[in-house]
Amino acid sequence: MAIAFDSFVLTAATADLTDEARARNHADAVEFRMGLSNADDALAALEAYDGQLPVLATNRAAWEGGEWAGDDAERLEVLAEAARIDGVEAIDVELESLRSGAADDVLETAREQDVSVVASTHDFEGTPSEDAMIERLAEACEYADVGKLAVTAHDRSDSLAVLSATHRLTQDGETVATMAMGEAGSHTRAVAPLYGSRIGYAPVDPAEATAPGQYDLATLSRLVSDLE
Ligand SMILES: O=C1C[C@@](O)(C(=O)O)C[C@@H](O)[C@@H]1O
Repeated sequence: MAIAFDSFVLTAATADLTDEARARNHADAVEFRMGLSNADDALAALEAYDGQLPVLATNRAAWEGGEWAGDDAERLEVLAEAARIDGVEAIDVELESLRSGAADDVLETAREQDVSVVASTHDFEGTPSEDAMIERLAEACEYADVGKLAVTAHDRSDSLAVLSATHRLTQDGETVATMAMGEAGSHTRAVAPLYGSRIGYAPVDPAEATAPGQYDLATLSRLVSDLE
């Protein structure tokens, strides 16, 4: 089964799948950050998973701000293994890995297993121009079911540019997920769904945030439903 992403998917981001029980009431899916444990433990946790929420598996490379500092081919093989496990209904693949062809096998496995693919890209320094963001997201959408971009906002104009890029792509019929990291961008996490963003990430426990500026799950759930 694949997560459809045809409407907003509130995703509890965690390195511990047992969080699902606490996330269930608020979230639509769980993002399992595999790289936070070792690969064998992460795959074993997925095999043992018997929660209700579908899993989006992410094995983020260190070069994209993640935890996996080892061999990149191995990282993608582990992700392909994850895509074969029941309960995993989406995987996150870095746009750079899709671009270079390194993720071709993972992509093929995802298609065979009917698992959705989120092509993701981050900017940990700042917010590119609106046109540059649109270009990057449109490229991500060519490879995957969802094109995702997380940038770093330093001020309100950055946040506005992210929302505008989201709106324009959504109007064009693309499926995107966007958010601005950092304090100046926090509100985009609540507002971006109104402009078409299909994924929001939040930790169950505020102390376990997977990115700067995230709201905790209960808060984001409340904000999104109050605004819709
Ligand atoms: O790529 C993303 C987006 C994110 O960085 C965020 O800003 O919410 C959180 C990560 O867990 C996820 O993999």
